[in-house]
Amino acid sequence: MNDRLIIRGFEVVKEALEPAAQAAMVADLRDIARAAPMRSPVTRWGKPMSVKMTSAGRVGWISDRRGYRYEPTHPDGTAWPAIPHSILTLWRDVTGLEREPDCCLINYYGEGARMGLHQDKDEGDFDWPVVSVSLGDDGLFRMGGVERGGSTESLWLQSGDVVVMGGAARLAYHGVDKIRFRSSRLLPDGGRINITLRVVES
Ligand SMILES: O=C(O)CCC(=O)C(=O)O
Ligand SMILES: [Fe+2]
Repeated sequence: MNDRLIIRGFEVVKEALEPAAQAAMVADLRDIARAAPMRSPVTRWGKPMSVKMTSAGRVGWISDRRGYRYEPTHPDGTAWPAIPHSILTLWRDVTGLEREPDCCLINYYGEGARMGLHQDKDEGDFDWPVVSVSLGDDGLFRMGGVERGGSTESLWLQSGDVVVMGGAARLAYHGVDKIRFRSSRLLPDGGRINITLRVVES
């Protein structure tokens, strides 16, 4: 694993995945999206999100008019696919933890998609880190502190980069301002995939 860069408590591992490992992970993610199709969620206020999402694992993250939460099934009623070994191995390599994540949330950013500043706080125990993996196009990742409205710092994440949000950064605000559409050739139709691995229940 490459050196870790620490920015405001966020641990950034540049080029954690080499190109062949990125391609293998994308193939695994395509299998997941076939079994549990990507959807464009709405917020509880009914505003459509610009990313498309699906999940793997024991539970998946859902947003709809009832709010944000984890659910044991896809909105179509089927169980979420298992988290692939390629992804569990990366989790273990990066965190050194025996405990496996319960959820692998998969976000797809097409041209113009973004994700507003938010905290990941729908999980039951914030002692476990969240691990985020970037695949495909570059994404401008914004990192803040635990208070809304504080100062932030941004970094372009590239395909194969991993970010660990643990410790003080576990509840820090973060978001993706924009992507550089077609900056990578990993996905034939362009776009960026981000996966986040979360322990949901302690
Ligand atoms: O796309 C990213 O890099 C971050 C995604 C994220 O923050 C989330 O899914 O909660
Ligand atoms: Fe997040």
